[in-house]
Amino acid sequence: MSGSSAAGEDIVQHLSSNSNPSSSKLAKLEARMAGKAAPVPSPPPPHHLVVPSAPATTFMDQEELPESSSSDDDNGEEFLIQKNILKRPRSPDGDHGLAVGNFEGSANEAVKHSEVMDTRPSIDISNRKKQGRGRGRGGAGRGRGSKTVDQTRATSTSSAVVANGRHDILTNMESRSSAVLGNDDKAALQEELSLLRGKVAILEEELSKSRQESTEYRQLSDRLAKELKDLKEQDQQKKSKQLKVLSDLLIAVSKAERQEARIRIKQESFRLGNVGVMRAGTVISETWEDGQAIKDLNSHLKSLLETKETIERHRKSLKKRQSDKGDGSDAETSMSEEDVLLQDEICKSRLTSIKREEEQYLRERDRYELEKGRLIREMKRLRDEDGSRFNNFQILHNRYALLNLLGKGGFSEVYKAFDLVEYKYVACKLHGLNAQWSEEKKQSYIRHAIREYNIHKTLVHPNIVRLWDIFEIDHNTFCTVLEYCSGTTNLFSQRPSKFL
Ligand SMILES: Nc1ncnc2c1ncn2[C@@H]1O[C@H](COP(=O)(O)OP(=O)(O)OP(=O)(O)O)[C@@H](O)[C@H]1O
Repeated sequence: MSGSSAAGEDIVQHLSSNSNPSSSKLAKLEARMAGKAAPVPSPPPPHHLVVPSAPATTFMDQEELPESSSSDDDNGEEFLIQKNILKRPRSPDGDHGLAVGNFEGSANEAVKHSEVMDTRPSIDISNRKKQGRGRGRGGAGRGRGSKTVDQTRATSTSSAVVANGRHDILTNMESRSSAVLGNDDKAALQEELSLLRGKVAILEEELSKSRQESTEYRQLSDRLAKELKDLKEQDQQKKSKQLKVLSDLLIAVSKAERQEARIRIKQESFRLGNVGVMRAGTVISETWEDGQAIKDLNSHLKSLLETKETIERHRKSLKKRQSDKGDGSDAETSMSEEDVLLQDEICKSRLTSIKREEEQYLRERDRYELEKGRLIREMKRLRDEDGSRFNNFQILHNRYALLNLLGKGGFSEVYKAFDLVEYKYVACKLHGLNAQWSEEKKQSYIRHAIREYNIHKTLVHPNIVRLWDIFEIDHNTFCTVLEYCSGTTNLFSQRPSKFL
């Protein structure tokens, strides 16, 4: 306590000795406050009058008093009460209260707590003014944020007063004394302060709203992210389901096609012919046996040929009879010339019709031969398909669903396939290297295939199949993916195949 009162005296001395313009005002105000304490309107004694009962309180109020005290002399007390009422609603700040409380305790124990609270704006203002002076005019040209920061700084300055003791208090008081400004400035600052408080309250409200909104948005975004993830998973599941359904369908269709192809082969074999096994001693060989339709056709042709020969023979005999009649050797049995001519005409016309019929049969036989050739190729295809290691509807490269065999080349098998990414039919050419080949031969084959691939992929022409892709299947097999040419699998398709 003694330390605190000493501090109060120091403050007073300091204020008394302060030579800046505000100190004269301060003295004036002190005088006025002294008058308030003792209603006798005698001029207040200079320095020592500050010492009595409530100098600190007076001093605190002095800061908040209007600068032109001469006009307020009459109602100074009323003004002070008003000030207290105005400032009381402010929310108490522990740091401020503590800082000022220490000071006031040292100056006057009788100062009430409410008055201590009243002093806070003064500290705020003095700090603000001090800071304002340091950087130019306080609120002018600075944003809300900086004002709020100013307030914070003021608070921290007050805290520093407590922390650093007497010297800090003096410094603070010094700054406050130098911060005594005119009425207008003070009123403006008050106004600004209340404005800022209002703004701070609004900002705090907005901030809490924003925080709440941000929490809501974060929750919403989390929920949306989860929903998105679920949707993606669902989408993925749906896609894999779709692919499964699609490949199942494709497989079912391919199986049906395979079955249909075999049934048709049987029917056509009966009509056009089949491969039979011939055994000659120990040697077993395959021979072609014509089908019923070709057999019938051949027998028709044979009978036509026989008929033709008969007619030809008859014509010859007619001509012979005619020549015999001219010799007179067999006059009674000989036919009249007219009859011979008539018979010859009949033979000629029959021969012409037989020739026409024969030509028709021959054309039909050519057609049968063509069908027979296709049948033989289809039979070979089915046999190759049955013997292929890729005939079990594999999915290559996670993309190409192998279906039915289209054909077999020198070193390759070509499968019809469905591209599960591009959703289109393609032809997968599976190049198989002979396992018996030397490594050198294999490398040579691969080199040639890659060269072919590099040339082929650059070719774009309506009459050239496009080459889409190439990938390795295993050490001895790789695949090139080609544009699919339809019509190659349908054995009896009306459309001519470019491969036939
Ligand atoms: N793009 C395609 N679309 C439909 N079918 C095809 C396609 N490519 C090939 N084929 C079928 O595969 C069969 C064999 O193919 P290709 O003629 O290319 O083999 P190759 O050239 O003899 O083989 P290799 O290159 O191994 O010597 C053809 O006869 C044809 O039926």
